[in-house]
Amino acid sequence: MVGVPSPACLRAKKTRAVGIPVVDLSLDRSIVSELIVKACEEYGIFKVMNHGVHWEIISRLEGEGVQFFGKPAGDKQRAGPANPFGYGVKNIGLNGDKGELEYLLLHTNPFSIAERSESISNQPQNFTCTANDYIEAVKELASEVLDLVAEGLSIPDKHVFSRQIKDVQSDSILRFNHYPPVKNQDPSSKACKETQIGFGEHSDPQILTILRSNDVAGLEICLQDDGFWIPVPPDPTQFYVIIGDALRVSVLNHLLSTNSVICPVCKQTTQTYNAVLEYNVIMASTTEAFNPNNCSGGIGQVLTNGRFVSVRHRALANSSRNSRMSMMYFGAPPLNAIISPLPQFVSPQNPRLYRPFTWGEYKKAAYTSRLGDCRLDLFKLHITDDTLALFS
Ligand SMILES: O=C(O)CCC(=O)C(=O)O
Ligand SMILES: [Fe+2]
Repeated sequence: MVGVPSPACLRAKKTRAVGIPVVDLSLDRSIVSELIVKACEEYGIFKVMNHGVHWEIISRLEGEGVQFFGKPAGDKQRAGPANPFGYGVKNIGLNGDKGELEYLLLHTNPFSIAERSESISNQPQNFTCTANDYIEAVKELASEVLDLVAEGLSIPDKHVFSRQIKDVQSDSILRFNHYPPVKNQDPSSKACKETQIGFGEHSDPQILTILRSNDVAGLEICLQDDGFWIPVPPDPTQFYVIIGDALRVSVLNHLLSTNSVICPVCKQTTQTYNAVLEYNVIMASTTEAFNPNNCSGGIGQVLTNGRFVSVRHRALANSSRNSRMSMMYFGAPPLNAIISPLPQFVSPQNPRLYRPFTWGEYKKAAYTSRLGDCRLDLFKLHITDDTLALFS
């Protein structure tokens, strides 16, 4: 398994300003599902407004986080070390990743929350209740987004993704990250900004992440290989949705193997669009078959940039005077769930790109690799020229 320093962690990239898509969930459902699919293709992250999660639920959990991180170090250590659950400082995982943060990682199972709450709070029942309310609310939001993804992709079983995170055995996680102001940081020093990392570059392994932070900046995304980091402006009243690797794999294969799809831009059912669907680029780089003239309305743009991205992101060390705190719900399937295209979508023309794997296997790969490593590569199937010739 991967044991060397991850090149991704060492890469220095420039920053540029780009608007992250915003999706208003109160709009007409068919519009929302289309916007979400487009955002998943082009960014792998989007902000949701009118999300339906009550402010009280958010602010109560934020209050619990502030209270916990405000405790003396010795008291916080009672909830640690993170193995992987519990309280951790600076060390992220067990493979040498470090960042300028402290964190609290919890399994979302209510029994697990109740047990952990004893070492987290002086009023464990309050903590348990607050965390459970928040988890239920963001799980609902995540499920709604996943149903909209399925609808936007014209997948007949619209609960195919949300069912996974609603399962009682779901392996979903709640994480608090606290980035205290980093003192000896000279904000005018470029080198300093590039090396002082709060949470290193990575993609989230789960299905999707619902992220909320206070109003202190720090989160950045990196789109494709253009070498630029894009700041994600904090917005305490809204949530960011981040696409995870597990969804990328499922959708990649769904799309590759559907025989005809409605082009999201021109609304025509088209084989051509399907044949190349830019998602291919992720693994196979086969765009030749696409003819943009067959499709009006800007599909070329979609094809150039569009893919279902499990976006790479990071958090910079906090150069502000105030602390940054983020809360992430990582929606995951049960450990024994198989991450793979549905069998009816696989054919000789559309072979599997990865061997099927369980969420448990993938999680193990994540825990035994560096934060920035591309763990999906470990599951890639190597399709030889001979195999392809059989189908040509
Ligand atoms: O704290 C943040 O803003 C991002 C952290 C993150 O990406 C993660 O915990 O996976
Ligand atoms: Fe993340």
